[in-house]
Amino acid sequence: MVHTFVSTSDIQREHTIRKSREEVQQMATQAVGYVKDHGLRCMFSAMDATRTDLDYLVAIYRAAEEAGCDIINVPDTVGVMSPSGMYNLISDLRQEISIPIDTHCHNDFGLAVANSLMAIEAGANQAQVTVNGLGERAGNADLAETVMSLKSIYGASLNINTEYVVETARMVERYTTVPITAHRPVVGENAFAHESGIHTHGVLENSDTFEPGIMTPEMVGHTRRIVLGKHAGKHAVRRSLEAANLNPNDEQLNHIIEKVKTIADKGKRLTDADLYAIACAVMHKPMGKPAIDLKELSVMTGNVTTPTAVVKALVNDEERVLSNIGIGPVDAALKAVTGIIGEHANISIHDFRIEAITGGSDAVAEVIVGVQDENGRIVSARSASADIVYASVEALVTAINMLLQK
Ligand SMILES: CC(C)C(=O)C(=O)O
Repeated sequence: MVHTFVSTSDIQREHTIRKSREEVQQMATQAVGYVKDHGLRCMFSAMDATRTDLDYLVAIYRAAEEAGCDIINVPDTVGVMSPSGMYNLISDLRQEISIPIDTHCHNDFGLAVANSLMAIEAGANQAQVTVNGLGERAGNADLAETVMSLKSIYGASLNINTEYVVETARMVERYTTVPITAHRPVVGENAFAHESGIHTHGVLENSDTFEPGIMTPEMVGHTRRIVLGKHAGKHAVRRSLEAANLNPNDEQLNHIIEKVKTIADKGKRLTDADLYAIACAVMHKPMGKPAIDLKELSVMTGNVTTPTAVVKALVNDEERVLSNIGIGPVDAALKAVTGIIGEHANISIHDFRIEAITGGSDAVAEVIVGVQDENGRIVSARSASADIVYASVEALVTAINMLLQK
């Protein structure tokens, strides 16, 4: 399909292309005619439609339809529509135009998804969306939010494998380096995370108590998480410890929770490894013998060298050495570690983040790694070091050891 467009609002016509309404209409029909003469499908957009005089907008869309256009697009170019305004506009256009209607909503006021949904309610046939809402300025209607609203709230049947929504968002995040905020709907890290006592208690009994229910983490390829933070409640802490075969009595549990809250109050993210270490200390329980005892790590990298890492470790008391290559030294080192665990190789890295704690080239990096086994059990651990590769490997080894002990 060829998508052709021209500015139709007075502000854009007069200050960008400097054409009269008549000239713009002629340009539109000529462009549509040209596309159709070449045997192609054609979409026509009146750019800045939502700030265009309604009678003129109807006239230009009608002219495009008469020129053979297959579908018209209604862009809210600067994101100024209200949801009810969008509903009314599309309803009006629906009366005048018989070909399908598409929308293109920008997010300047955070209304792009709401406006797209209202357009569809009013009779639009499709909506343009972008992965992670990326687009000019504040972006466009987000794919995950629009798709999941249509599917779960409106009950629409869509030809979309929604279980790849999170994976797609994360892939685009990696390629574009535009981070997804933690609280972003559907795909954000916290979209299915629960922290406060009341919420976690409810969710542990029945996840629908504090989740939409009509949209589950499984539907979008996400995972439900219980966060142990400053609002942590007894149920969540006890459940996490029980999963690691730690059964504190009530007094010990209160003590553990106190310590968890003290750490979280300082703004620290508590990993599973932190929790187990606290619990073992409070319960005077020795931490189990780790399955992996890292002995040596060496890494080679550079602009003419394929990043390579060699890891030597005792795995259940047996000495193993393994090297691997990666796209960078951290990647190579983590691959070498995950390779060295051999029979436990069904453990994969679920989450990896590096945070520089201090500034400067001698910054201490804090790394948090989450690992997952084939049963979906996830354990996270942290490490901090001035050597980013070492911190990554140490956090990974701790997380794997904890998971194996679980
Ligand atoms: C060309 C149209 C669809 C556009 O990108 C906009 O108006 O934002």
